[in-house]
Amino acid sequence: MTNKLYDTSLSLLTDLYQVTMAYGYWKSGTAEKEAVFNLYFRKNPFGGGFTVACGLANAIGYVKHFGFTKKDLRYLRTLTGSDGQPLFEAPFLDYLAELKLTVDIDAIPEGTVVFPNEPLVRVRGPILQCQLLETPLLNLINFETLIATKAARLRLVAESDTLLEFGLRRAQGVDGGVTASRAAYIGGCDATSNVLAGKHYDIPVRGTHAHSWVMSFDSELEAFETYADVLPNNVTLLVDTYDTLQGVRNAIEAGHRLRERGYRLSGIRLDSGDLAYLSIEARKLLDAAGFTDTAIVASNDLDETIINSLKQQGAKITVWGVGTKLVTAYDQPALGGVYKLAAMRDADGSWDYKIKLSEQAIKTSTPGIQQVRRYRDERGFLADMIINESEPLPGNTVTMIDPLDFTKRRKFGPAQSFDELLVAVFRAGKVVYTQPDIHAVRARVQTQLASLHPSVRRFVNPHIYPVGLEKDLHDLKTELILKLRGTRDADYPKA
Ligand SMILES: Nc1ncnc2c1ncn2[C@@H]1O[C@H](COP(=O)(O)OP(=O)(O)OP(=O)(O)O)[C@@H](O)[C@H]1O
Ligand SMILES: O=P(O)(O)OC[C@H]1O[C@H](OP(=O)(O)OP(=O)(O)O)[C@H](O)[C@@H]1O
Ligand SMILES: O=C(O)c1cccnc1
Repeated sequence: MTNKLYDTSLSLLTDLYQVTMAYGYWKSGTAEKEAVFNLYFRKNPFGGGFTVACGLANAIGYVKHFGFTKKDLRYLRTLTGSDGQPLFEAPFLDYLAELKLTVDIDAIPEGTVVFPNEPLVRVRGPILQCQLLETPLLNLINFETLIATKAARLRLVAESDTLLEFGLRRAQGVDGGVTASRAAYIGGCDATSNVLAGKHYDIPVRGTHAHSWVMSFDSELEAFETYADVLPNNVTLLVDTYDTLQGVRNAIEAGHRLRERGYRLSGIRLDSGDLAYLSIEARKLLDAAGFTDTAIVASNDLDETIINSLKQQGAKITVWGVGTKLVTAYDQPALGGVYKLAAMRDADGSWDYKIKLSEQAIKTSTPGIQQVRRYRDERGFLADMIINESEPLPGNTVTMIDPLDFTKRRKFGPAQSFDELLVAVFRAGKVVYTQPDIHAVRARVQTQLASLHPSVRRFVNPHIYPVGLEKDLHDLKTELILKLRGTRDADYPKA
C-alpha cells in the first residue's frame, strides 16, 4: 500500500547539506560511528490537544529502496564549490555507490495518537546513514501526520456523517495530492474523489458532478435527467448552478423518473449560499416529495469550524465534501517535526548523550535512546512517559517529571498497565515490521481517539495530555544542560 513513487531510489530527495555532512563524516573517518536520532514535533497542530501519527508506510518504502544509482552519482559528480572545483572526491562517490543501509529504525505505528516531544521515529546506526535519512523522513512523516490530524478533527465534528475528501485540485502538487488523500482517509475520511489515490492505496472513491455538466445543457432539468439516465446507480445532483431551491425541485423531478426505472436519487449537493438555510429548505422539499432517504451533500470551503457551526445551526447535511482546507492544512500548513541527535557511541562502548540547547526550555532536545511508555487504565490513556531504553530503570516504581516544571511529578507502580509505543521497523537495514492495511490503520485512529479524555479532544483550549520524562532521564538532561552551560552550581534544584 505504499506509493509507487517510492519504489525507485529517491536518495537525492534530501537537502544538499545532508550530503555534504555525509562527505564530512566519511572524510574525517567518523562515518561509521554509531548514532541515535529522534524525530519528534514540539506542538500539536491546529491549536489542538492531539496529533495522529502517519506516514510510516511511505517512510518504510523510502528506506527500503534507498541507494544511489549511477545517474544519481553522475549528478553529484557535477556539483562544485565556491572555487568551481568538485564538491565531492571520486572515492566518496564510490563509497555511496556501494552504500547499503544498515540502520535500526523503531517507530510509533501509524494511526496512533501522539503528543509533543515524543519520538515518532528513532534511527540508530552509522551516523552518515542516519544523517542521510533526516530530510526524507521529516518530509514523509510531517506531511501525512499533519493531514491525518486534520482529517481526525473533521471526523470528530462530522460524527457519524459521511466525510468525503475532494482536495486534489487544490493540493500542493501531484504527491501532495495523492499522499494527502491517503492521510485524509487514515484520519477518518470515508472516501476520496482522487482516483489515483484510490488505486494506489485501496481507498474508496466517490463523487458527484460539476457545474460544467449542468452548464453544458440548455436546461438544468435536462442535465439532471441525462445524468440520471447514463449513471442511474450514482446519482447525486449538484443543485446550485442557477437557483438552489429550483435546482432541488428539478432534482426531485429527475428523481421521480429514476424511481420509475427502479433506481434512487442518492443525493443532492449544495456548493454555495447559506448551507444551513438551504439544507433545511431542501430537506423539506425532498421529504414532502417522498425522497426521505436522499442525502444532502455540502461542499464549499468547509473545515471543522464551519461544519461544527452548521451542525449547531441545525443544517440537514449528512455528507460533507472537504477539499482545500483539508489537503493543504489551510490553517497550519506545516507540522514542525524535527530530527535531533540524541546519543553517540564512545570508543569504550558507552553512550555519549547529546542535547541541543535552546533559550526556550521547550526547544532543548532530550538525550537518550528513547522509548515511550503509555500508561492506561480501563477508561483510557493516562499519561506518556519517555524513558531512556539503554539505562536500567531505577526500580519497580518509576517517577515521571514534567519537563517544563520539575516540581510536577507522578509515580507509576508495577501494577500500572502500559504499552511501549515504538516498535521495531528495521533491523540492520532490513524491514522487520508488518505494516497493517490502510483500513486497519484508519480504524486504529478511531479507537485511539476514543481512549483520549474528551477534554484532550476538544478544540477550544484543550487539556494538555501529560507527557513527562522518567526521572533518571530528566536528571541526565538537566546535567547535560548544566555542563554545556558551564554551570557547576551544586545548589541547582536537582530533581
Ligand atoms: N450557515 C453558514 N454558517 C457558517 N458558514 C457558512 C454557512 N453557509 C455557508 N458557509 C460557509 O461560508 C463560506 C461562504 O463562501 P463564499 O463567500 O465563497 O460564498 P458562496 O456562497 O460560496 O458564494 P459563491 O456563489 O461566490 O460561490 C463558505 O466557506 C461556506 O462553507
Ligand atoms: O471547496 P473545497 O473544500 O475545496 O472542495 C472542493 C471544491 O471543488 C469544487 O469546486 P470548483 O469550483 O473547483 O468546481 P465545481 O464546478 O465542480 O464546483 C467543488 O464544488 C468544491 O466546492
Ligand atoms: O465529486 C465531487 O462532487 C467533487 C470532486 C472534486 C471536487 N469537488 C467536488
